[in-house]
Amino acid sequence: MTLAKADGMIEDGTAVRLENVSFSYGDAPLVFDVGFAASKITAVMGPSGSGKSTLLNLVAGFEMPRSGRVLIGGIDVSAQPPSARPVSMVFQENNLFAHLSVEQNVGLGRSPSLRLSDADRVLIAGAIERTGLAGKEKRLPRELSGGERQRVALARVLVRDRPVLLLDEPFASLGPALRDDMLDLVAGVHADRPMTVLFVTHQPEDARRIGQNVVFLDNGSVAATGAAADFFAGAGPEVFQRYIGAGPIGAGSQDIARKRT
Ligand SMILES: Nc1ncnc2c1ncn2[C@@H]1O[C@H](COP(=O)(O)OP(=O)(O)OP(=O)(O)O)[C@@H](O)[C@H]1O
Repeated sequence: MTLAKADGMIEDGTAVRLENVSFSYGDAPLVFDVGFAASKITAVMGPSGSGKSTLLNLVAGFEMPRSGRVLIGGIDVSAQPPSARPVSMVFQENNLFAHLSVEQNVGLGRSPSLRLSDADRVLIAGAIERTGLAGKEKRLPRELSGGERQRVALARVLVRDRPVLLLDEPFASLGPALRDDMLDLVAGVHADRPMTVLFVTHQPEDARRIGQNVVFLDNGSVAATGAAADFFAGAGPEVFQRYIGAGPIGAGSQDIARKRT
């Protein structure tokens, strides 16, 4: 089922660009100069501490660049607070309010005060059905499985209807079979509504399953970008092959841009 679009919402995905964005928590600076194609799912990969969550937080506005610009759909959002940015984010856990029911948690995507119109309620019911939660509307988060809680977070993304979706290892704590179900749900939702998705994962098979592009980070900057098919066909850069345990490889693909920063 395709959910009805709310008035005034952006129909298509929107490109995301970090233009020479520098950021630092302390000593070591992180510098990102990279684009994410509109309406595609890009897997953001890299070793622990390479800067994946920081990159997403810069796009969401939870962190502010020291220099450089964050552009969404060509518009400089660097000075905008998170609530003003056309972005939704799903974390590994703690996405839900513990004292609110499934339908209320989803409803927050329409109205932070839960003042909901009849049209909102129709959208919320549609999102709950689309994410396989029909019949569980009145449950509290503690009465759901880990996978169901992440489905609620995805349903809220659907009713928020922002063109950019940031997924920070959302299924990392789920078992492999359940993770595959959730990835298929993300892919299905994306087929209905092609948001620009930045998907942080440590799992190569997850990136391969739904990723169209890959952005690979190493040590606080972008080490390589390209089509997922090239990365997983063995044509990815050596640093990526080493990361996924595939060993050294020969000449790289023309389509993969190596960054020297
Ligand atoms: N709040 C913070 N205060 C200080 N340093 C931080 C903070 N958050 C992250 N860092 C540091 O910034 C760097 C990048 O961290 P980040 O969380 O973005 O990496 P990551 O690639 O998402 O790692 P992981 O895969 O382990 O989640 C790391 O060196 C980390 O220790």
